[in-house]
Amino acid sequence: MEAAKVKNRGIILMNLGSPDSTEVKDVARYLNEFLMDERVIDYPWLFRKILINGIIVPRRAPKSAEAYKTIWTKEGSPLINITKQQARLLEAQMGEPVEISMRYGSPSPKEAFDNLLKRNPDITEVVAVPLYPHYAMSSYETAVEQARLIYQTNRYPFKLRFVPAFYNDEKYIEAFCNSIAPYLQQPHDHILFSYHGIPARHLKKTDVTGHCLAKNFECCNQPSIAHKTCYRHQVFETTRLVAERLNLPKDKYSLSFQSRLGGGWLEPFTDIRLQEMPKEGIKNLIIVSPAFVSDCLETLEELEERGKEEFIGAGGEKYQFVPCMNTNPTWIDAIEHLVNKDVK
Ligand SMILES: C=CC1=C(C)c2cc3[nH]c(cc4nc(cc5[nH]c(cc1n2)c(C)c5CCC(=O)O)C(CCC(=O)O)=C4C)c(C)c3C=C
Ligand SMILES: [Fe+2]
Ligand SMILES: [Fe+2]
Repeated sequence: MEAAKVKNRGIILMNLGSPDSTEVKDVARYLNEFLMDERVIDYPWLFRKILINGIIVPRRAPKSAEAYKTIWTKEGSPLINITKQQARLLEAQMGEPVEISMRYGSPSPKEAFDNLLKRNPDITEVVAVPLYPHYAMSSYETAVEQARLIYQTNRYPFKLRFVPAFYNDEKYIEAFCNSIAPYLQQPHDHILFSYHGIPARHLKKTDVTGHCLAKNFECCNQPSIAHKTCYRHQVFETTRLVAERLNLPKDKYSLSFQSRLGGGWLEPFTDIRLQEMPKEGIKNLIIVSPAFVSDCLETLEELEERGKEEFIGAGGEKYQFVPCMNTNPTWIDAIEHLVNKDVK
């Protein structure tokens, strides 16, 4: 049954953001804003500034710009355009105003709040949906804290509510399973669930029990209040729920972490596993990425393009990349469900 339209409510779809263009200067500005975020690179400010401005950005910006060129469309960044399309579809479906905001670059949360107010000056509640299924301080937390600060500083006249990380939500799992199921009809040896990596020490920082790393990740597999903010537990849980729903045999799938930047990140690493798998007899691989709900640089360039080269280069024969849920109708239904969840 469709939920009734809520009067005077606005919705914001929040995502990470992309550079304004693929020019090195725009990519450098974006990387600078991104990596100077203390929830992303969590070193003391001065050390971070020297490292980011002096070493990482000058070296990375030209390479990143080349990578962005391979995925850029005439409308610009795939991540931003897909988020816009999701917003349009959700708005048409729910009959409530939907805006988008990005953590880095534009549009900012302030632009999204202002646009909602312009469209309806009587707005009383805004529901913000961080489009991250899993809680990490470098994704969900930084997006929410930035938007909350902007909301408080500007004293907006409406209530603001954030949708929690939805890694185990039944509609998200259903939508994700629907999006990958057709690909699983093809013959395959194995399915790799590739999640964006994070530094392991970030788990410690978001762990309310203080036990996570000290006990060798024990909390991830045992009932714990730490799960609410434990990225590692949450990605295991998404994988388990998807495998259960699709009846995947235990030896037919595994999990890995991609996009590492520096040492001490969660393992196993996707790029290393892609090179090892053919030697273990896995020649025909399907790769899925449940941490991303919209295709972006990390899926289109890193998994679809580079991942294929790594796997085939190491002796693999067939590599099937599965696109993100993007504008799939069951995913739009799932966003509607997340917005209305817990609304009495
Ligand atoms: C899925 C959630 C994400 C987490 C967690 C995350 C952590 C994280 N990322 C970096 C560094 C980079 N990430 C980059 C791109 C990027 N990251 C995410 C999502 C998460 N990141 C997305 C959706 C994207 C794609 C953006 C796009 O425009 O398409 C980049 C930029 C590109 C590059 O140079 O590789 C960097 C840098 C760190 C350091 C980190 C955790 C500490
Ligand atoms: Fe990232
Ligand atoms: Fe954990």
